[in-house]
Amino acid sequence: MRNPPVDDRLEARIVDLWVRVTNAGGAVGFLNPTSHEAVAPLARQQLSAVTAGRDDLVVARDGDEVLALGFLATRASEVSGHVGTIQRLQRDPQVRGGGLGARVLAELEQAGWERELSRLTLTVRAGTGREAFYLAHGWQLDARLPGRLLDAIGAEVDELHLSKPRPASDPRPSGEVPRLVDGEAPRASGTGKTAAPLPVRRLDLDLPLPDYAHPGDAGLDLYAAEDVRLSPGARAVVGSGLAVAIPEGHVGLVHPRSGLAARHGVTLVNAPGTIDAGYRGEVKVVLVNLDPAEPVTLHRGDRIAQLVVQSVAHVAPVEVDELPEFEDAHEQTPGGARGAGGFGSTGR
Ligand SMILES: O=c1ccn([C@H]2C[C@H](O)[C@@H](COP(=O)(O)OP(=O)(O)OP(=O)(O)O)O2)c(=O)[nH]1
Repeated sequence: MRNPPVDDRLEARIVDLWVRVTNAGGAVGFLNPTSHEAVAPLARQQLSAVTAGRDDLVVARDGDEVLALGFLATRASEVSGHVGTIQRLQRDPQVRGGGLGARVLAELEQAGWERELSRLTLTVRAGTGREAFYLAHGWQLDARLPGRLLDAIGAEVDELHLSKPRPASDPRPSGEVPRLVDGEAPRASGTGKTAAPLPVRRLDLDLPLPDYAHPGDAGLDLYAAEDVRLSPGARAVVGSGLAVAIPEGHVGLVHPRSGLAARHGVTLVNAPGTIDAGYRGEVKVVLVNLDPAEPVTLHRGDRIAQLVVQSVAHVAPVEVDELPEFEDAHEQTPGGARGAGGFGSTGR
């Protein structure tokens, strides 16, 4: 979520993550080992710039806990005000995979483009391999400054400077339906391949655009636009904060997330929900808690379902007296055609 209200609780969670990331070997401004006392003043300073509206903060949370975060710092300068700097991008060392860091980065970039910045920069400590992550997300290496930083044992290490220019087809200012630049094919982020455009309106500008968590994933993650508490057996219709225009000849299918199902017994009443090509209202997710004993609380910004877009065949029903025989193209069906057999006719 972008720029959540800053209070003592959030600050404490942020400092806590920052200390854990540093002490696990992360390079986010402090030497390993560090302490809450060392990190807290800098965290407070960065958060006050967010509260003042000068900088942006993006956090990924699980309930109250902060799992990943990053800042976008801006400058009030006539000559360098067009450049923003991404700082302190960090992810809980215990949370592997899931593309959390990539999502926080994408949201920070989006914040920069919405501020009409024309270039974003960041620095990384050489030797950590972190630059590979940014290069894979469209950043370029501008410079390597020798000996600018100290590592955990006090030895000088190089500092790498990376930047990303504002893309020609970046997200439009808030509220506008994205329009494709002529001749340019959109890319599904993370896949590196061109993908069919899916026009999306964010009805809730604090929620990220839906994205694939990994290259090759079938479903775009959908986020909850509101908090919801589900008692055992209870259901709720939860907004996703999105409206989409599914291309003609296709359908959007809202599928459950297996993680929520396995961990909490939360699935969809109508799995998969059908989003028709002509539907322009908010995509809603009909959640149900199938756990017999435990209630579950989901928060705004949590991923609650996934949208799979598939092509559909449209057929013209033609009334007949007799249905034609099934013709097995391969003539290999053991036991003949199915006929009227169903509902377990082949055994258990
Ligand atoms: O999980 C879902 C299912 C549906 N819809 C929206 C999109 C869909 O195009 C519309 C209608 O859904 P569906 O055809 O499944 O509902 P219905 O009960 O047949 O309602 P209607 O009479 O409006 O078609 O509601 C959702 O947002 N989420």
